[in-house]
Order: sequence, then C-alpha cells, then structure tokens
Amino acid sequence: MTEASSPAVLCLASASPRRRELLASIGVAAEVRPVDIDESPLAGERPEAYVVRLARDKAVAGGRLTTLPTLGSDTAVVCDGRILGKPADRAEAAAMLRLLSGRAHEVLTAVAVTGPAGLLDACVATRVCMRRIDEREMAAYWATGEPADKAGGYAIQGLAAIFVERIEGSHSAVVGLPLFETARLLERQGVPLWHAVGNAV
Ligand SMILES: Cc1cn([C@H]2C[C@H](O)[C@@H](COP(=O)(O)OP(=O)(O)OP(=O)(O)O)O2)c(=O)[nH]c1=O
Repeated sequence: MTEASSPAVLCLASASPRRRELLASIGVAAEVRPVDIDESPLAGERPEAYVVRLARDKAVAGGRLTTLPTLGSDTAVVCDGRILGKPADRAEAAAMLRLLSGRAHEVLTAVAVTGPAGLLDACVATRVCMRRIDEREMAAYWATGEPADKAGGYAIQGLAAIFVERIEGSHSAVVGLPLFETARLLERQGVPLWHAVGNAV
C-alpha cells in the first residue's frame, strides 16, 4: 500500500499510522508491512539500547518481506529510569499520567533502516515538560480512547497537547519518527527524497 499513486521507495515495517503519515509528510511513499517482534526489555537493558534494538529488529524483520530499503522504529517514554510502553488498561494509563504530571520526562525514539549501506540507526531523545494533570482530567482523557495505543499513555499531537508546556528536541520523534534523522538515514541508503527527484518548486 502506498500514498496516492507514487511508487513505494521504502518499506515501512510498522503498524503505526503516525509513522506512515510522517513519512508521507516529507514526500516518502512507503509500502506498509507491519511485523511482530518480541518487545520485552532484556534484564538490565538501558532505555536507549532497548529502543535501538527494537527499531533494528523491526527493520530486519520487515526487510525479509521486500527488496526495498526497510525502516523500523520504536518510541518509549522514560521517567525516573522506567520505560513506559502502551498502557494495558485505564488504571495503568492513570498511573503513567500521575508519574508524568507536573514535571519533565524523556521520549526516546529510535529509527533503523536496512539497505545497500547495511543496517543504519539513529536515536533521538526529547525532553517533554507537562503541567499538572488532575484525576478528573486523567479519567476524561482515558475515555477519549486516545491514550491506549500510545507510549506513555498520551499523544502530543492530539488532545494531550493541552498538557504539554514545552519540549526540547524533536516533535516528530515524540509522535513516532524523527524526520530530520530519518531523512539522513534514507539518503545514506540511496532512497530518493523530494529534492533529488526534480519536484523542487
Ligand atoms: C509519546 C507519544 C507516543 N506516540 C505513539 C508513537 C508510536 O506509534 C507509539 C509507541 O509504540 P511503538 O511500539 O513505538 O510503535 P507502534 O506499536 O505504534 O507501531 P510499530 O511497532 O508497528 O512500528 O506511541 C504518539 O503517537 N504520540 C506521543 O506523544
């Protein structure tokens, strides 16, 4: 499946609609091939090593299904050294927001791309500062359905934007794909970006 009718130049090993939309926003048409990998952290694994390993595993697994360069990515919210994935239920979502309320945390997003240059990766850390969130807001937010499939139980690009005072780093990385670093990796793998294919205005 690709954006509009342009031929795919990349395989996206991801079920995340955000990642597909972010790639489309910089003009990269991708064929989407979600992969299922084991996402359990290894004993003692540091958060950055964890997201990089998952991004690489996703890229390699997806790369087996295509001849195109293949991108995998992983996002985790890190607070007090704890890795927060997607909340399993309302109670876990509330516990996550309680932890994040009124302070700063880090969002780590790793991206990996297979291709002629081998398996390349990058990892981006973004500091996110949240205002205090009260229990009524947490309950109302869970009821919107937005937190369920998001690392850390919130979406900066959605309703949770009202909780985010400021960020230091990459907005696109928090949403699921650091576009600046991704473009660099794609160029190193010979994937043609918009400026290289004569579409410049
Ligand atoms: C913190 C944050 C996360 N997220 C999303 C990005 C990711 O899609 C998701 C984290 O889960 P991931 O496991 O990184 O990705 P995924 O399961 O959605 O997709 P796949 O593994 O197939 O690539 O959380 C937001 O959309 N907004 C945010 O503000």
